[in-house]
Amino acid sequence: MLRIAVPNKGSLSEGAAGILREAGYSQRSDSKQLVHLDDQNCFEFFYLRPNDIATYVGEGTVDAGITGRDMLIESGAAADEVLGLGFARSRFRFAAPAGSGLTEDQLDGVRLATSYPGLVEGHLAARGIKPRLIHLDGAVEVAIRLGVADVIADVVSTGTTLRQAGLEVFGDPILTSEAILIKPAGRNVPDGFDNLVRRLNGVLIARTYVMMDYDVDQDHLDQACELTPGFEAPTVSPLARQGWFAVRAMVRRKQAQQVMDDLWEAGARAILVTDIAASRL
Ligand SMILES: Nc1ncnc2c1ncn2[C@@H]1O[C@H](COP(=O)(O)OP(=O)(O)OP(=O)(O)O)[C@@H](O)[C@H]1O
Ligand SMILES: O=P(O)(O)OC[C@H]1O[C@H](OP(=O)(O)OP(=O)(O)O)[C@H](O)[C@@H]1O
Ligand SMILES: [Mg+2]
Repeated sequence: MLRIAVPNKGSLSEGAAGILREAGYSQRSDSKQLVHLDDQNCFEFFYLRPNDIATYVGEGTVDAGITGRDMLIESGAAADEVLGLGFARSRFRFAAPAGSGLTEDQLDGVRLATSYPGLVEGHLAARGIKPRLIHLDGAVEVAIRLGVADVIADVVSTGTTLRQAGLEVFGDPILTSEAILIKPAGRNVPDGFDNLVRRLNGVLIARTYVMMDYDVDQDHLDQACELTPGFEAPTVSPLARQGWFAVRAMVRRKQAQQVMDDLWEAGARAILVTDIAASRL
């Protein structure tokens, strides 16, 4: 039985349950449920507070967990990142009132509010800077207006919250974060773990790529194949019509429309795109 920690609320929870479901694991049906047994896969899922997940994994009381990269670093837990999962993407950034003109090296002794004091302290200490950290649980953007801090360091996704608070980022991003799969550091992985990683990778591939099929004649085959190299190489099969070929390759979903335009220009026809439901590469 593999024990997996899953965030029970916040930005990570829906994405985590979604990717696990897509990977073929059953998930809880009620958001109050704290444990769910998937007896078909022999997996036990524990729905824990996002902030606590790295601690449980670091202690080895669960075999793996889903958390944010920023949260793992903040926790200081003895857990390793195994795989980026591509959701809950954010940047961790400094911000101050718009037009402040502040730079990172002016933060010595400055009142800095954040929910991630360990992450900020570590980042600035490496540069010999020591701010006066104010640890808040959330809604950090309002701390400056309420007079408890001069600058903040917080999670930024669309930037809407910052803008609405009249704040502006400054300095380079401290960290680029996303949901990640973690495991206890320095331990042999238990049976079934590699399969979990393969399944999750399969979902990520299916989300990132589409399958592209088209027909092309001999004269334009090489040029078309260059546009769709696939992973190893495209599959090229002869058509019943002399001198024509059917080509099949995986293409990045985001680039599919551009590749279709380029293929058309290169003489390909009957260009079709289909979703990949699941994969093992
Ligand atoms: N608005 C957002 N967009 C994308 N990712 C986010 C956003 N807010 C937080 N995250 C990321 O989600 C992860 C979990 O953060 P957290 O649990 O604080 O989520 P939350 O939605 O802020 O929850 P809470 O409602 O408890 O504050 C972190 O890795 C963080 O970087
Ligand atoms: O750049 P944006 O798209 O506006 O998103 C970023 C905001 O989202 C999160 O806040 P959340 O709603 O979780 O509230 P919190 O501050 O209480 O955690 C995060 O802490 C930022 O405040
Ligand atoms: Mg939050």
